[in-house]
Amino acid sequence: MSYVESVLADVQQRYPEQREFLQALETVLHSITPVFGDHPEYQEGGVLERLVEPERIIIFRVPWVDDAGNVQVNRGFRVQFCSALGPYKGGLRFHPTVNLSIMKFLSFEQIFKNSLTGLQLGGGKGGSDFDPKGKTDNEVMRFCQSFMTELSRYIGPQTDIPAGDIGVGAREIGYLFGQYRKMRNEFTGTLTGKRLDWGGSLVRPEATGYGAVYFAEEMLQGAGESIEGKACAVSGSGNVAQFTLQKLLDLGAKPVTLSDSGGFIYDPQGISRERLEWVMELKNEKRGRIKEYADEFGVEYYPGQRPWSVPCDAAFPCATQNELDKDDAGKLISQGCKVVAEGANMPTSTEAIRDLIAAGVLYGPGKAANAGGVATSGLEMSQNAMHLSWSFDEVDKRLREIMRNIYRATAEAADRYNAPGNFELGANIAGFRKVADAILDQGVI
Ligand SMILES: NC(=O)C1=CN([C@@H]2O[C@H](COP(=O)(O)OP(=O)(O)OC[C@H]3O[C@@H](n4cnc5c(N)ncnc54)[C@H](OP(=O)(O)O)[C@@H]3O)[C@@H](O)[C@H]2O)C=CC1
Ligand SMILES: O=C(O)CCC(=O)C(=O)O
Repeated sequence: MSYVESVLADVQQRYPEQREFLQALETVLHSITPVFGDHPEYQEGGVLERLVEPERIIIFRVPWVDDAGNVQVNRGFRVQFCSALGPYKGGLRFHPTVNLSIMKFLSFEQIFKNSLTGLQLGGGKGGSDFDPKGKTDNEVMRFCQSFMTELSRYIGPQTDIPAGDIGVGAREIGYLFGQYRKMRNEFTGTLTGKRLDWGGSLVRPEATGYGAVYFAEEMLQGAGESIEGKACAVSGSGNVAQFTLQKLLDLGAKPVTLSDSGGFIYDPQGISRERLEWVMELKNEKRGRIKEYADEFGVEYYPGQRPWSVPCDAAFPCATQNELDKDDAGKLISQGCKVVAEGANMPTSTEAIRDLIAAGVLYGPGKAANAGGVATSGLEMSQNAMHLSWSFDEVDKRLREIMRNIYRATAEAADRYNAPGNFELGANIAGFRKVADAILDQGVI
């Protein structure tokens, strides 16, 4: 058994129930296996054994009172996985499916994603099994306050800087920031994704979606093509999906689908800017369902289905993990889909990734393609530390540059390890090398 296989087997034996974490771990370890041939010092220094175990996991009770006066209790998490490259950084997810396995997979992925950004950011992630859907603003506020009362003990501008993820947008970040400020009596950049007036950065709301399209454009340009004129299937209809659509429209592409957990809509003429604005109001203010788009604009709604069966040249999974499986990959390949860029974290199953790459589809893994969000959070932290704000164009220019650098680092690592065009392998290796070197440099701690 090789070194990598023995570390993997040990984790599998210790945490057999952590399905999503093991899925993420297996993918990364499989990709980085060739690196250990060139770098025996990683094995000698026990880098992998240290990297697969989080530095710290905090699990806590979150009691709150609903509008009817009943006491509710949820579970809160923060997985502080690795701080070798900087303070822990990663979002908070509020969704009923949240559990330790999902927190660990997201936090583990964040280590390599943050490394790829080139910024000084460690990897962390957190959240709760609280479901904001159907809750009033006051209920969400009371939940956020209780969550932050406990979390505030473990975070800080030099320690751990949370942000948003599924179910955590500007409203939740506001309530979390307010409570952090009160508990710690400090106004610092300890959360990112803040509103502009109180410390946020221009482009942070747009950054993950814009970055995913920039990354897709880089992959296409590398193959002598462009996103312009391409029909694009997009899943989700939240933050990442909305701004993926906006950038696709800016670059002359034709987005044709959106989805939520109820199903997807297909608008074969292309979702226009006006219709996208309507979706933003539906989702961000009225908190409605995507089915209402079909009712409003007279297009087809497919309940309980995912959008990968429609004719498309490009696919942007922007909802959640494991939302694109082997069958879906087969459909995309048979329609001639050229590029899959992941706005979401681990949306594509392991078998589907294998099939896409084998079929020559340009596959941009989330840790590279959706790194624009956390990178712009890093830019928000820089602006907070300097007590100034950059213009929209300045931040967007930096985001564009960071995405280009991630593409280059990823493509170069893939070439170097004899797998040209395999951006999955390239992203895992390029992300891992920096973290591994930092772990060795800093001694056994
Ligand atoms: N926000 C960010 O900056 C970043 C986000 N990501 C990733 O992007 C993805 C989307 O996040 P974001 O847009 O912020 O979250 P939002 O909460 O804004 O939107 C999530 C969207 O995904 C859908 N969704 C969630 N869970 C499921 C499910 N189990 N099945 C089908 N659809 C589902 C939601 O539908 P419904 O409303 O019905 O639940 C909603 O349309 C996540 O994977 C996240 O980790 C990655 C990098 C940064
Ligand atoms: O902006 C951030 O810090 C976190 C973004 C995030 O959670 C992610 O990249 O998955």
